[in-house]
Amino acid sequence: MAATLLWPRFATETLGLHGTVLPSPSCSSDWPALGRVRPLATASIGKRLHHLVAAWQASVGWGKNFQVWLGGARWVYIADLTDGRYLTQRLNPPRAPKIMRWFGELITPRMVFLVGNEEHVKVRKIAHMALLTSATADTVTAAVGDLLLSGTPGSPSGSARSYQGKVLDAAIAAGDPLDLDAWAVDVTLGVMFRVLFSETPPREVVDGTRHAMSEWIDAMSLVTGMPTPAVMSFGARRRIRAAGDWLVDLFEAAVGRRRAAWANGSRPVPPPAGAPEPPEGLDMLDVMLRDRDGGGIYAGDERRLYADLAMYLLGGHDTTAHSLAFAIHALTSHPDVEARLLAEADAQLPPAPHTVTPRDLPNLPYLDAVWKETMRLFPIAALGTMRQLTGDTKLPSGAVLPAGTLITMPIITSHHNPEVFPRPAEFLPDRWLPAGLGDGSPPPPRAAWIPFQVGPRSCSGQLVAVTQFKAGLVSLLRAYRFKVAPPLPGGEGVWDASVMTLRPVNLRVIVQHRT
Ligand code: HEM
Repeated sequence: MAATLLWPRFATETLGLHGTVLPSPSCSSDWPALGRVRPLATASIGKRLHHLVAAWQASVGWGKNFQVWLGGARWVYIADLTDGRYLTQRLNPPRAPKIMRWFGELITPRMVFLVGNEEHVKVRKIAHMALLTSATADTVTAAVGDLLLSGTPGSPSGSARSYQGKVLDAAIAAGDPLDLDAWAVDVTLGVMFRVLFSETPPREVVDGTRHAMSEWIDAMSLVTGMPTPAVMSFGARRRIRAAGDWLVDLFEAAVGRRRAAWANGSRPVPPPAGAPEPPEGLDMLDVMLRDRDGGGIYAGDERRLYADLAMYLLGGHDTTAHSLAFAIHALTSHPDVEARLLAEADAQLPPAPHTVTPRDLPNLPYLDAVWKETMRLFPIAALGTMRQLTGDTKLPSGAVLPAGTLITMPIITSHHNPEVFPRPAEFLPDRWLPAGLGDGSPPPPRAAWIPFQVGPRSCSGQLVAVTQFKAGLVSLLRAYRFKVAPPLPGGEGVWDASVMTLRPVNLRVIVQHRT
């Protein structure tokens, strides 16, 4: 133990305490655990951890697993795709409880992200009834149409302008720069309220939710942004708890409205849990309450239900918002790509304004290439999540890792591997077309594109995310032109990462009507 804490490399390499020795990124100090403190602290404070991990990867070789010593623990970064698949799909170790436990601070640790595999399967099955059906995709595209197109001249729904639409209209009328990412977050929160609760939230509810969510993310970043589990300050903990209480009140009120709607017949009561046919068209509240009323996993544990609702709301809104903002940013400097997207949309879709439907999407292959390239270049969950081995493990590559080893499978190092994706720093949607980049190279292997990770703990919201992104991007581009405005003083660049998500910062755009 003392050897591990004081000189972990000695403990691993000489005493052989930690299984196979993997290459370590170069380090200026003989005491690797200490030698990494400065670059890590700098990267964490500057929210550039993803860059540091990518630099480590480049120094040991792309596609090679490596290890880093931090705070007396060995962190293993898995870049070998076969090892990664084995770990995520077959072994499926749970998320590292100490590192990820800050998720549980919001409402309760008994939540989808943190529970063991047996419970996890049950929770996920319930959620997928609301997230993975064709009715869900319809809900998402209808919500996108309502939020972005309603109230515009010729709009198909003809209903009132959403407040997200009004914010956009006001920025256009005044010629003021719009904080694109913040606005996109409001849009995706609107979509997620429809997916989870079938409700359109008033502005103050979206503002409050956004605030509660960012309190949570920011406070988590303070600790898990550092790669060692540090101590969360009392103040940070209090802020998270207050945010959790706010969300619990919000969810309680939604449950009350749902029960009233069932009672007065304005919304059909879902068939009881265990009905032979899996129900279609139920939202998240329906499926969770149905499980609880049927004595399932949520029975008698209100906070667990609320914690999972918070997880879906968190996972479902800022991720997709950032991907939309990154895509629009990339298109502003790639007018050829934008023109091709618009030409495809005009050829395949009814004239704008048109509410995109899930049936439209397979006819838009170039949009699909833009989606894949955006997610490749800007992998929103850049570092993935941390897992911890529960037993001694032999990987397909032959490395043996003992129980307790912390594992990360960084998405960014797979997506930026120049041996798999030539010119990795460039935004090149064409690489995903059958002819690849046109230089005779085939399109990249799908196995290297892992924005949602794979396996039983991969992202539950993939259908919601891709539908939201595609419907949102094509609707926005057909209606508006975007031009990047100068950043506010002191802000530069568009890459930044809180611990969980890569996001564009200080991205301000001037928006104009396209026609
Ligand atoms: C561009 C959008 C998104 C990206 C890049 C993304 C990425 C990810 C990644 C990498 C994971 C972790 C997988 C792992 O630990 O191996 C994850 C988990 C998760 N995501 Fe997403 N996500 C996105 C959108 C969404 C949406 C729209 C929802 C909800 C509707 C969602 C809900 C979740 C949930 C609940 C989990 C935990 C899954 C589990 O433990 O079973 N995500 N996501």
